[in-house]
Amino acid sequence: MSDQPAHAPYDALLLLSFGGPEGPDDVVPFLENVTRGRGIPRERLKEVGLHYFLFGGVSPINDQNRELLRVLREEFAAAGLDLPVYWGNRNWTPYLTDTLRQLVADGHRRVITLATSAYASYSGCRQYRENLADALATLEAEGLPVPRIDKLRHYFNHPGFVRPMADATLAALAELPEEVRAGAHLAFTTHSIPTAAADTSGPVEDHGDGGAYVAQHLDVARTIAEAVRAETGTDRPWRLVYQSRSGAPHIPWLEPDICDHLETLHGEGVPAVVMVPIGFVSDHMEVKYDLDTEATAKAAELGLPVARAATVGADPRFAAAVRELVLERAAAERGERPERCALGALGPSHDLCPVGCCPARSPRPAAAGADSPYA
Ligand SMILES: CC1=C(CCC(=O)O)c2cc3nc(cc4[nH]c(cc5[nH]c(cc1n2)c(C)c5CCC(=O)O)c(CCC(=O)O)c4C)C(CCC(=O)O)=C3C
Ligand SMILES: [Fe+2]
Repeated sequence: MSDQPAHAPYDALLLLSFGGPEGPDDVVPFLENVTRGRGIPRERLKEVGLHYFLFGGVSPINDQNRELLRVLREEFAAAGLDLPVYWGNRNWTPYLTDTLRQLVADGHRRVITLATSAYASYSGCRQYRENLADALATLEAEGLPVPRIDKLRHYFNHPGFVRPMADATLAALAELPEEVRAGAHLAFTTHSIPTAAADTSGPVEDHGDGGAYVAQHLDVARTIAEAVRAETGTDRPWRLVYQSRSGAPHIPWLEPDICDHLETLHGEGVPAVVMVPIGFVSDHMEVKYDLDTEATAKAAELGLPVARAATVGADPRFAAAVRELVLERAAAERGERPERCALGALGPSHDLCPVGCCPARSPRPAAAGADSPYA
Protein backbone atom coordinates (compact mmCIF):
# COMPACT_ATOMS: atom_id res chain seq x y z
CA MET A 1 0.00 0.00 0.00
CA SER A 2 1.23 3.46 -0.81
CA ASP A 3 0.70 6.08 1.86
CA GLN A 4 -1.04 8.39 -0.61
CA PRO A 5 -4.86 8.33 -0.56
CA ALA A 6 -6.57 7.12 -3.78
CA HIS A 7 -7.82 10.66 -4.40
CA ALA A 8 -4.34 12.23 -4.28
CA PRO A 9 -3.38 14.81 -5.48
CA TYR A 10 -6.88 16.16 -4.75
CA ASP A 11 -7.71 17.32 -1.24
CA ALA A 12 -11.30 18.54 -1.79
CA LEU A 13 -14.30 18.04 -4.07
CA LEU A 14 -16.30 21.09 -5.11
CA LEU A 15 -19.93 20.61 -6.12
CA LEU A 16 -20.45 23.56 -8.46
CA SER A 17 -24.03 24.37 -9.37
CA PHE A 18 -26.25 27.02 -10.89
CA GLY A 19 -28.01 28.18 -7.72
CA GLY A 20 -31.62 29.17 -7.39
CA PRO A 21 -33.90 31.32 -5.20
CA GLU A 22 -35.02 30.05 -1.78
CA GLY A 23 -38.04 32.33 -1.41
CA PRO A 24 -40.06 35.08 -3.13
CA ASP A 25 -37.66 37.90 -2.15
CA ASP A 26 -34.77 36.10 -3.82
CA VAL A 27 -36.38 35.75 -7.26
CA VAL A 28 -35.64 39.16 -8.80
CA PRO A 29 -32.07 39.47 -7.47
CA PHE A 30 -31.39 35.88 -8.59
CA LEU A 31 -32.60 36.66 -12.11
CA GLU A 32 -30.44 39.79 -12.12
CA ASN A 33 -27.41 37.68 -11.22
CA VAL A 34 -28.15 35.16 -13.97
CA THR A 35 -28.83 37.63 -16.73
CA ARG A 36 -26.24 40.36 -16.04
CA GLY A 37 -24.84 41.29 -19.45
CA ARG A 38 -26.68 38.46 -21.26
CA GLY A 39 -29.15 40.60 -23.24
CA ILE A 40 -32.33 38.73 -22.33
CA PRO A 41 -35.60 40.55 -23.17
CA ARG A 42 -37.44 42.01 -20.12
CA GLU A 43 -40.62 40.17 -21.11
CA ARG A 44 -38.84 36.84 -20.89
CA LEU A 45 -37.49 37.72 -17.43
CA LYS A 46 -40.96 38.63 -16.13
CA GLU A 47 -42.24 35.36 -17.52
CA VAL A 48 -39.46 33.28 -15.90
CA GLY A 49 -39.98 35.15 -12.61
CA LEU A 50 -43.61 33.99 -12.71
CA HIS A 51 -42.49 30.37 -13.04
CA TYR A 52 -40.55 30.74 -9.78
CA PHE A 53 -43.41 32.57 -8.00
CA LEU A 54 -45.74 29.74 -8.97
CA PHE A 55 -43.53 27.53 -6.77
CA GLY A 56 -43.40 29.97 -3.85
CA GLY A 57 -40.21 31.57 -5.17
CA VAL A 58 -38.28 28.40 -4.38
CA SER A 59 -36.17 26.62 -6.97
CA PRO A 60 -36.05 22.84 -6.60
CA ILE A 61 -32.34 22.87 -7.47
CA ASN A 62 -31.11 23.71 -3.94
CA ASP A 63 -32.76 20.78 -2.17
CA GLN A 64 -31.57 18.54 -4.99
CA ASN A 65 -28.01 19.72 -4.37
CA ARG A 66 -28.32 19.26 -0.60
CA GLU A 67 -29.42 15.69 -1.21
CA LEU A 68 -26.60 15.11 -3.70
CA LEU A 69 -24.09 16.46 -1.16
CA ARG A 70 -25.44 14.04 1.42
CA VAL A 71 -25.14 10.97 -0.84
CA LEU A 72 -21.70 12.02 -2.11
CA ARG A 73 -20.41 12.34 1.46
CA GLU A 74 -21.91 8.94 2.28
CA GLU A 75 -20.38 7.44 -0.85
CA PHE A 76 -16.88 8.71 -0.06
CA ALA A 77 -17.12 7.70 3.58
CA ALA A 78 -18.33 4.20 2.67
CA ALA A 79 -15.34 3.84 0.33
CA GLY A 80 -13.00 4.91 3.13
CA LEU A 81 -12.05 8.11 1.31
CA ASP A 82 -11.46 11.18 3.41
CA LEU A 83 -12.27 13.75 0.72
CA PRO A 84 -14.25 16.74 2.02
CA VAL A 85 -17.10 17.90 -0.22
CA TYR A 86 -17.91 21.61 -0.60
CA TRP A 87 -20.86 23.23 -2.37
CA GLY A 88 -20.78 26.55 -4.22
CA ASN A 89 -23.16 28.14 -6.74
CA ARG A 90 -22.68 30.52 -9.64
CA ASN A 91 -25.83 32.59 -9.14
CA TRP A 92 -27.08 32.27 -5.56
CA THR A 93 -26.04 31.36 -2.03
CA PRO A 94 -23.93 29.55 -1.12
CA TYR A 95 -21.87 31.58 -3.58
CA LEU A 96 -18.84 29.96 -5.19
CA THR A 97 -16.46 32.70 -4.00
CA ASP A 98 -17.54 32.33 -0.36
CA THR A 99 -17.18 28.56 -0.61
CA LEU A 100 -13.64 28.86 -2.00
CA ARG A 101 -12.67 31.29 0.79
CA GLN A 102 -13.79 28.65 3.31
CA LEU A 103 -12.07 25.88 1.38
CA VAL A 104 -8.67 27.61 1.47
CA ALA A 105 -9.20 28.64 5.10
CA ASP A 106 -9.62 24.90 5.79
CA GLY A 107 -6.23 24.36 4.21
CA HIS A 108 -7.19 22.84 0.83
CA ARG A 109 -5.17 23.71 -2.27
CA ARG A 110 -6.00 21.14 -4.96
CA VAL A 111 -9.66 20.91 -5.89
CA ILE A 112 -11.61 18.66 -8.23
CA THR A 113 -14.94 20.07 -9.41
CA LEU A 114 -18.22 18.33 -10.20
CA ALA A 115 -20.47 20.71 -12.14
CA THR A 116 -24.20 19.89 -12.18
CA SER A 117 -24.16 20.03 -15.95
CA ALA A 118 -23.20 16.94 -17.92
CA TYR A 119 -22.63 18.16 -21.48
CA ALA A 120 -20.40 20.54 -23.44
CA SER A 121 -21.58 24.06 -24.37
CA TYR A 122 -20.81 27.63 -23.38
CA SER A 123 -23.70 27.70 -20.86
CA GLY A 124 -23.08 24.20 -19.56
CA CYS A 125 -19.29 24.23 -19.30
CA ARG A 126 -17.25 27.32 -20.17
CA GLN A 127 -19.53 29.67 -18.20
CA TYR A 128 -18.91 27.53 -15.11
CA ARG A 129 -15.17 27.77 -15.84
CA GLU A 130 -15.41 31.55 -16.25
CA ASN A 131 -17.11 31.85 -12.87
CA LEU A 132 -14.35 29.71 -11.33
CA ALA A 133 -11.76 32.11 -12.80
CA ASP A 134 -13.67 35.12 -11.42
CA ALA A 135 -13.76 33.55 -7.96
CA LEU A 136 -10.04 32.75 -8.08
CA ALA A 137 -9.30 36.34 -9.17
CA THR A 138 -11.20 37.57 -6.12
CA LEU A 139 -9.24 35.31 -3.77
CA GLU A 140 -6.00 36.48 -5.38
CA ALA A 141 -7.02 40.15 -5.00
CA GLU A 142 -7.78 39.51 -1.33
CA GLY A 143 -4.30 38.06 -0.83
CA LEU A 144 -5.71 34.60 -0.07
CA PRO A 145 -4.10 31.39 -1.31
CA VAL A 146 -5.31 30.50 -4.81
CA PRO A 147 -6.15 26.79 -5.01
CA ARG A 148 -5.58 24.82 -8.18
CA ILE A 149 -8.95 23.78 -9.59
CA ASP A 150 -9.67 21.00 -12.08
CA LYS A 151 -13.05 19.95 -13.46
CA LEU A 152 -14.25 16.37 -14.02
CA ARG A 153 -14.72 15.28 -17.61
CA HIS A 154 -18.22 15.53 -19.08
CA TYR A 155 -20.16 12.62 -17.61
CA PHE A 156 -23.15 12.56 -20.00
CA ASN A 157 -22.20 9.06 -21.21
CA HIS A 158 -21.02 7.59 -17.91
CA PRO A 159 -23.05 4.46 -17.05
CA GLY A 160 -23.80 5.92 -13.61
CA PHE A 161 -25.61 8.78 -15.34
CA VAL A 162 -27.19 6.96 -18.31
CA ARG A 163 -28.45 3.80 -16.57
CA PRO A 164 -30.63 5.65 -14.02
CA MET A 165 -32.16 7.60 -16.93
CA ALA A 166 -32.84 4.38 -18.86
CA ASP A 167 -34.56 2.90 -15.79
CA ALA A 168 -36.52 6.12 -15.30
CA THR A 169 -37.69 5.92 -18.91
CA LEU A 170 -38.97 2.37 -18.32
CA ALA A 171 -40.70 3.51 -15.12
CA ALA A 172 -42.37 6.40 -16.96
CA LEU A 173 -43.56 4.04 -19.70
CA ALA A 174 -45.13 1.87 -17.02
CA GLU A 175 -47.08 4.92 -15.76
CA LEU A 176 -48.87 5.31 -19.10
CA PRO A 177 -52.30 3.73 -19.53
CA GLU A 178 -51.75 0.19 -20.76
CA GLU A 179 -53.75 0.62 -23.97
CA VAL A 180 -51.44 3.39 -25.27
CA ARG A 181 -48.14 2.15 -23.87
CA ALA A 182 -47.08 -0.04 -26.78
CA GLY A 183 -47.36 2.85 -29.24
CA ALA A 184 -45.70 5.50 -27.07
CA HIS A 185 -42.87 7.56 -28.55
CA LEU A 186 -39.86 8.83 -26.58
CA ALA A 187 -39.10 12.57 -26.55
CA PHE A 188 -35.63 13.26 -25.13
CA THR A 189 -35.45 16.88 -24.03
CA THR A 190 -32.67 19.28 -23.22
CA HIS A 191 -32.17 23.01 -22.79
CA SER A 192 -32.34 24.85 -26.09
CA ILE A 193 -29.36 27.11 -26.78
CA PRO A 194 -28.62 29.45 -29.69
CA THR A 195 -27.67 27.38 -32.76
CA ALA A 196 -24.48 29.48 -32.97
CA ALA A 197 -23.54 28.30 -29.45
CA ALA A 198 -24.40 24.68 -30.29
CA ASP A 199 -22.31 24.80 -33.48
CA THR A 200 -19.20 25.95 -31.57
CA SER A 201 -19.69 23.60 -28.59
CA GLY A 202 -16.91 21.21 -27.66
CA PRO A 203 -13.34 21.08 -28.99
CA VAL A 204 -12.70 22.90 -32.28
CA GLU A 205 -12.70 19.65 -34.29
CA ASP A 206 -16.30 18.97 -33.15
CA HIS A 207 -17.56 22.38 -34.27
CA GLY A 208 -20.29 22.71 -36.93
CA ASP A 209 -23.77 21.25 -37.25
CA GLY A 210 -24.85 21.31 -33.60
CA GLY A 211 -21.32 20.63 -32.35
CA ALA A 212 -20.57 18.44 -29.36
CA TYR A 213 -23.76 19.65 -27.58
CA VAL A 214 -26.14 18.01 -30.04
CA ALA A 215 -23.85 15.02 -30.74
CA GLN A 216 -23.54 14.19 -27.03
CA HIS A 217 -27.29 14.41 -26.43
CA LEU A 218 -28.03 12.27 -29.52
CA ASP A 219 -25.56 9.67 -28.26
CA VAL A 220 -27.26 9.49 -24.85
CA ALA A 221 -30.74 9.40 -26.41
CA ARG A 222 -29.72 6.53 -28.69
CA THR A 223 -28.20 4.59 -25.79
CA ILE A 224 -31.36 4.95 -23.69
CA ALA A 225 -33.69 4.12 -26.60
CA GLU A 226 -31.61 1.00 -27.24
CA ALA A 227 -31.70 0.01 -23.54
CA VAL A 228 -35.50 0.43 -23.52
CA ARG A 229 -35.80 -1.71 -26.66
CA ALA A 230 -33.62 -4.40 -25.12
CA GLU A 231 -35.79 -4.42 -21.99
CA THR A 232 -39.27 -4.22 -23.58
CA GLY A 233 -38.72 -5.80 -26.99
CA THR A 234 -40.39 -2.79 -28.63
CA ASP A 235 -38.43 -0.51 -30.96
CA ARG A 236 -39.87 2.91 -30.19
CA PRO A 237 -39.53 5.99 -32.37
CA TRP A 238 -37.60 8.72 -30.55
CA ARG A 239 -36.41 12.26 -31.15
CA LEU A 240 -34.18 14.81 -29.43
CA VAL A 241 -36.21 17.98 -28.78
CA TYR A 242 -35.64 21.20 -26.87
CA GLN A 243 -37.19 23.32 -24.13
CA SER A 244 -36.74 26.51 -22.12
CA ARG A 245 -35.81 28.76 -25.05
CA SER A 246 -35.05 32.33 -24.10
CA GLY A 247 -33.27 35.16 -25.94
CA ALA A 248 -34.58 37.40 -28.70
CA PRO A 249 -36.99 35.77 -31.18
CA HIS A 250 -34.90 36.67 -34.26
CA ILE A 251 -31.90 34.70 -32.98
CA PRO A 252 -32.11 31.02 -34.01
CA TRP A 253 -32.13 28.49 -31.14
CA LEU A 254 -32.21 24.69 -31.33
CA GLU A 255 -35.65 23.32 -32.31
CA PRO A 256 -38.21 21.79 -32.22
CA ASP A 257 -39.61 22.85 -28.87
CA ILE A 258 -41.16 20.03 -26.81
CA CYS A 259 -44.64 21.63 -26.98
CA ASP A 260 -44.54 21.89 -30.78
CA HIS A 261 -43.24 18.33 -30.93
CA LEU A 262 -46.16 17.05 -28.81
CA GLU A 263 -48.54 18.81 -31.18
CA THR A 264 -46.86 17.26 -34.23
CA LEU A 265 -46.91 13.76 -32.74
CA HIS A 266 -50.55 14.14 -31.75
CA GLY A 267 -51.34 15.27 -35.32
CA GLU A 268 -49.66 12.12 -36.62
CA GLY A 269 -51.85 9.96 -34.41
CA VAL A 270 -49.15 8.95 -31.92
CA PRO A 271 -51.08 7.64 -28.86
CA ALA A 272 -48.70 8.67 -26.03
CA VAL A 273 -45.30 10.21 -25.31
CA VAL A 274 -42.67 9.76 -22.61
CA MET A 275 -40.64 12.92 -21.99
CA VAL A 276 -37.09 12.16 -20.86
CA PRO A 277 -35.19 15.25 -19.63
CA ILE A 278 -31.67 13.98 -20.38
CA GLY A 279 -30.27 17.54 -20.39
CA PHE A 280 -30.90 18.07 -16.66
CA VAL A 281 -28.99 16.43 -13.86
CA SER A 282 -31.81 16.93 -11.36
CA ASP A 283 -35.27 18.49 -11.07
CA HIS A 284 -34.51 22.07 -12.02
CA MET A 285 -37.19 24.69 -12.53
CA GLU A 286 -36.97 23.90 -16.25
CA VAL A 287 -38.21 20.40 -15.45
CA LYS A 288 -40.86 21.45 -12.90
CA TYR A 289 -42.24 24.30 -14.98
CA ASP A 290 -41.40 23.78 -18.65
CA LEU A 291 -42.13 20.03 -18.65
CA ASP A 292 -44.35 19.21 -15.66
CA THR A 293 -46.44 22.35 -15.93
CA GLU A 294 -46.36 23.79 -19.45
CA ALA A 295 -45.76 20.74 -21.67
CA THR A 296 -48.02 18.59 -19.51
CA ALA A 297 -50.82 21.17 -19.83
CA LYS A 298 -50.26 21.25 -23.60
CA ALA A 299 -50.58 17.46 -23.75
CA ALA A 300 -53.77 17.56 -21.66
CA GLU A 301 -55.23 20.15 -24.02
CA LEU A 302 -54.43 17.85 -26.94
CA GLY A 303 -55.76 14.79 -25.10
CA LEU A 304 -52.35 13.16 -25.47
CA PRO A 305 -51.26 10.93 -22.57
CA VAL A 306 -47.73 11.80 -21.41
CA ALA A 307 -45.40 10.73 -18.63
CA ARG A 308 -42.16 12.35 -17.56
CA ALA A 309 -39.11 10.29 -16.66
CA ALA A 310 -37.34 11.15 -13.40
CA THR A 311 -33.99 12.95 -13.48
CA VAL A 312 -30.87 11.31 -12.06
CA GLY A 313 -30.74 13.56 -8.98
CA ALA A 314 -29.09 11.81 -6.04
CA ASP A 315 -29.32 8.27 -7.44
CA PRO A 316 -26.70 6.12 -5.65
CA ARG A 317 -25.37 4.97 -9.03
CA PHE A 318 -24.61 8.60 -9.87
CA ALA A 319 -22.84 9.11 -6.54
CA ALA A 320 -20.76 6.00 -7.27
CA ALA A 321 -20.00 7.38 -10.74
CA VAL A 322 -18.73 10.62 -9.20
CA ARG A 323 -16.44 8.65 -6.89
CA GLU A 324 -15.14 6.66 -9.90
CA LEU A 325 -14.63 9.83 -11.94
CA VAL A 326 -12.72 11.51 -9.11
CA LEU A 327 -10.45 8.49 -8.65
CA GLU A 328 -10.02 8.16 -12.42
CA ARG A 329 -8.93 11.78 -12.76
CA ALA A 330 -6.72 11.59 -9.67
CA ALA A 331 -4.93 8.60 -11.21
CA ALA A 332 -4.52 10.46 -14.51
CA GLU A 333 -3.07 13.46 -12.65
CA ARG A 334 -0.55 11.10 -11.02
CA GLY A 335 0.52 10.00 -14.51
CA GLU A 336 -1.28 6.65 -14.46
CA ARG A 337 -3.58 5.37 -17.21
CA PRO A 338 -6.92 4.64 -15.50
CA GLU A 339 -9.83 2.78 -17.04
CA ARG A 340 -12.47 5.25 -18.30
CA CYS A 341 -16.09 4.07 -18.41
CA ALA A 342 -18.39 5.36 -21.16
CA LEU A 343 -21.49 4.05 -22.94
CA GLY A 344 -22.51 4.94 -26.50
CA ALA A 345 -20.39 5.75 -29.52
CA LEU A 346 -18.44 8.85 -28.51
CA GLY A 347 -16.09 7.45 -25.89
CA PRO A 348 -14.92 9.21 -22.73
CA SER A 349 -14.69 12.99 -22.95
CA HIS A 350 -11.45 14.95 -22.50
CA ASP A 351 -10.12 15.70 -18.99
CA LEU A 352 -9.03 19.21 -19.90
CA CYS A 353 -11.09 21.48 -22.16
CA PRO A 354 -8.74 22.44 -25.00
CA VAL A 355 -8.17 26.00 -26.20
CA GLY A 356 -11.16 27.12 -28.31
CA CYS A 357 -13.61 24.72 -26.60
CA CYS A 358 -17.14 26.26 -26.31
CA PRO A 359 -15.95 29.84 -26.92
CA ALA A 360 -17.68 32.85 -25.36
CA ARG A 361 -19.10 35.66 -27.52
CA SER A 362 -16.57 37.96 -25.87
CA PRO A 363 -13.56 36.14 -24.48
CA ARG A 364 -13.04 36.11 -20.69
CA PRO A 365 -10.63 34.18 -18.48
CA ALA A 366 -11.77 30.63 -17.73
CA ALA A 367 -10.19 28.29 -15.16
CA ALA A 368 -9.86 24.49 -15.30
CA GLY A 369 -9.03 24.28 -19.01
CA ALA A 370 -5.99 24.41 -21.28
CA ASP A 371 -6.42 28.19 -21.57
CA SER A 372 -6.65 28.75 -17.79
CA PRO A 373 -4.53 31.58 -16.38
CA TYR A 374 -4.48 29.55 -13.12
CA ALA A 375 -2.94 26.27 -14.36
C1 LIG B 1 -27.57 24.71 -21.51
C2 LIG B 1 -28.20 25.31 -20.28
C3 LIG B 1 -28.41 24.68 -19.07
C4 LIG B 1 -28.08 23.23 -18.74
C5 LIG B 1 -26.72 23.10 -18.16
C6 LIG B 1 -26.67 23.57 -16.72
O1 LIG B 1 -27.41 23.00 -15.90
O2 LIG B 1 -25.92 24.49 -16.45
C7 LIG B 1 -29.00 25.65 -18.18
C8 LIG B 1 -29.33 25.41 -16.84
C9 LIG B 1 -30.04 26.26 -15.99
N1 LIG B 1 -30.56 27.47 -16.28
C10 LIG B 1 -31.20 27.96 -15.16
C11 LIG B 1 -31.85 29.19 -15.08
C12 LIG B 1 -31.83 30.17 -16.07
N2 LIG B 1 -31.19 30.10 -17.29
C13 LIG B 1 -31.42 31.27 -18.00
C14 LIG B 1 -30.94 31.57 -19.26
C15 LIG B 1 -30.25 30.72 -20.15
N3 LIG B 1 -29.90 29.39 -19.91
C16 LIG B 1 -29.22 28.91 -21.00
C17 LIG B 1 -28.70 27.62 -21.15
C18 LIG B 1 -28.70 26.66 -20.15
N4 LIG B 1 -29.19 26.82 -18.87
C19 LIG B 1 -29.12 29.96 -21.97
C20 LIG B 1 -28.43 29.84 -23.30
C21 LIG B 1 -29.78 31.06 -21.44
C22 LIG B 1 -29.96 32.41 -22.10
C23 LIG B 1 -29.11 33.46 -21.49
C24 LIG B 1 -27.65 33.25 -21.63
O3 LIG B 1 -27.15 33.14 -22.75
O4 LIG B 1 -27.00 33.19 -20.58
C25 LIG B 1 -32.20 32.13 -17.16
C26 LIG B 1 -32.63 33.54 -17.50
C27 LIG B 1 -34.06 33.56 -17.88
C28 LIG B 1 -34.26 32.82 -19.20
O5 LIG B 1 -33.82 33.35 -20.18
O6 LIG B 1 -34.80 31.71 -19.16
C29 LIG B 1 -32.47 31.44 -15.97
C30 LIG B 1 -33.29 31.92 -14.80
C31 LIG B 1 -31.06 27.01 -14.10
C32 LIG B 1 -31.64 27.14 -12.68
C33 LIG B 1 -32.94 26.43 -12.68
C34 LIG B 1 -33.57 26.31 -11.33
O7 LIG B 1 -33.73 27.32 -10.63
O8 LIG B 1 -33.93 25.19 -10.95
C35 LIG B 1 -30.34 25.96 -14.61
C36 LIG B 1 -29.92 24.71 -13.88
FE1 LIG C 1 -30.37 28.36 -18.15
